[in-house]
Amino acid sequence: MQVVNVKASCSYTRKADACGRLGPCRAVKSAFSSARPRGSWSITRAATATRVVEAPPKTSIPSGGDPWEDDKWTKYKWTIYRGVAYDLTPYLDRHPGGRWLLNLAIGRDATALFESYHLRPEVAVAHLKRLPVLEGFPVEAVPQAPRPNDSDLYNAIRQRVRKEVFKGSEVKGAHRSGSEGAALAVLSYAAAAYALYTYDANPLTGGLLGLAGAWIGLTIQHCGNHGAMSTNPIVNNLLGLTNDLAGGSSLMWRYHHQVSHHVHCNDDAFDEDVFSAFPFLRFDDRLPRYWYHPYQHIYMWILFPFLQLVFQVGDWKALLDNRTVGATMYGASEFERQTVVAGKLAHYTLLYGLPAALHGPSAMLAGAAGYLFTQSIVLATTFAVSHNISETKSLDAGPTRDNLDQPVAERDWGVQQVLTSANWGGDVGNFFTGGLNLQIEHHLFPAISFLHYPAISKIVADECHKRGINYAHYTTLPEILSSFVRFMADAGSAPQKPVRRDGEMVMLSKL
Ligand code: HEM
Repeated sequence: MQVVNVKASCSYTRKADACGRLGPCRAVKSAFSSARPRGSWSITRAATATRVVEAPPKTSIPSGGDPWEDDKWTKYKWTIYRGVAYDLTPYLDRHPGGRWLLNLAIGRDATALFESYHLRPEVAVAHLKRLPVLEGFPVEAVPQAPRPNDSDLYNAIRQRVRKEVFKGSEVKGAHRSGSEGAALAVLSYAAAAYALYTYDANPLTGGLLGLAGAWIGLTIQHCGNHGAMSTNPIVNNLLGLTNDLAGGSSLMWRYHHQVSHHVHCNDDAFDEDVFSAFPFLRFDDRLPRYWYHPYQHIYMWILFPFLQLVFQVGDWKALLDNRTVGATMYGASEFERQTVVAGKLAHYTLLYGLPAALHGPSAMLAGAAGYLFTQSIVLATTFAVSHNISETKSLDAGPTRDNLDQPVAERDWGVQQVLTSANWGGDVGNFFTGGLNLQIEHHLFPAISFLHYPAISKIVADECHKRGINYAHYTTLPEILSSFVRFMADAGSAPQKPVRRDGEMVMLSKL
């Protein structure tokens, strides 16, 4: 293994994007060709000496022009599927999954989104092939997304899911049906908790409302924004917008969660869940280690209750920058951007304004604190356990590390989703977490209603078993929680490891 010495430029990282722009800054460019998200750290190849790279060996603007800057291309709503650029303009208002989901494909290689969202890919491909192809488009300037349909594992699982679980009824949208009752339960509980909160704002009623906020976050907004809660895209969109009422932003969430996290699960360069908490928390031993990280498994419990407040800052910043930490929002419409502002105002009015007017500022603050802390801690822990245990982010050499060490375009995407996710519990956990306890199935089929995950999990486990692929399943939440705490302790203490980029081993370093 050769270790070489490079210090990359921050100008490059300012424009790079998960599955989007390659960041072809004309002044100074990086020496590695994988796109990197904007973050607070840069790449330093583990070095005996360090040098600044000024030559742009692999990222120069191709002769076809700059797809994100040149009028020739920006006049189109372009996307790339398997090396071919298409103009989505004529399809925007005709997409059966809704325009708001199709927007995610604009300005990037959308192959992974496309192949992981359509249970009948042959139908979606037939529609795609009827769209205008952009001849002469500089496809090589756009980072290649993973290609789920190249995964033997994924194809085998999907085929069996269609045959054994849906038995052809996916034609009628059966895969997006079934969770209406769960949506009603969540909304009813949220309405009752809010009535109680406005009647008497205190830490207890705030905490009960916080549970509603977390349940919305895990279930109806999550599945709605994935297009999985209903056969009607408008219903999905509306359920997705409950994210805004609960204190998040459905628009930011779609880019952060769907474009960055889902497509690139646990990739240190593209999955913003890996690095967005850095330097406070070190979720990966490929990030630099600071003196306080060995204690992170203790102090993280003091940080987690503030997660919701961190969302507030992040959402406003993303709106101003037109990008989340890991993904640029090339396709976000003006209307979608306006819903962010409207949603924030509605949330602030409901959580702070109305109770302050009814009961005074002190009661409001006590109640709101109960809400924020409860919602944050439930969300932080349920999210974190799914991808941060030794099986899903191994600190030592092994299949997970081998998979992630491969270039994005060459990785087996199906295997990556299985190896980097972990399950816990059964049907009860499934109901209360909107299927997020069956994280492996959720990552393989984000657009399938979560009530089908228990049936799908049997097929996934079987196919993994046949191929000798590890399928991580914990019986209970406390079990996976303690594994998560152990992982955080280990990741906080582990020496920094280099990552592989273009065949070379490189170290990430703070700017
Ligand atoms: C890029 C071009 C795209 C085309 C041509 C396209 C086409 C289609 C078609 C034909 C369907 C109906 C499928 C069926 O009846 O089986 C559909 C459904 C759907 N699409 Fe797309 N789609 C595109 C991109 C996307 C993207 C980027 C997403 C998500 C981020 C997405 C999410 C969905 C969802 C959730 C459904 C409903 C689920 C389903 O029917 O399987 N689509 N799309």
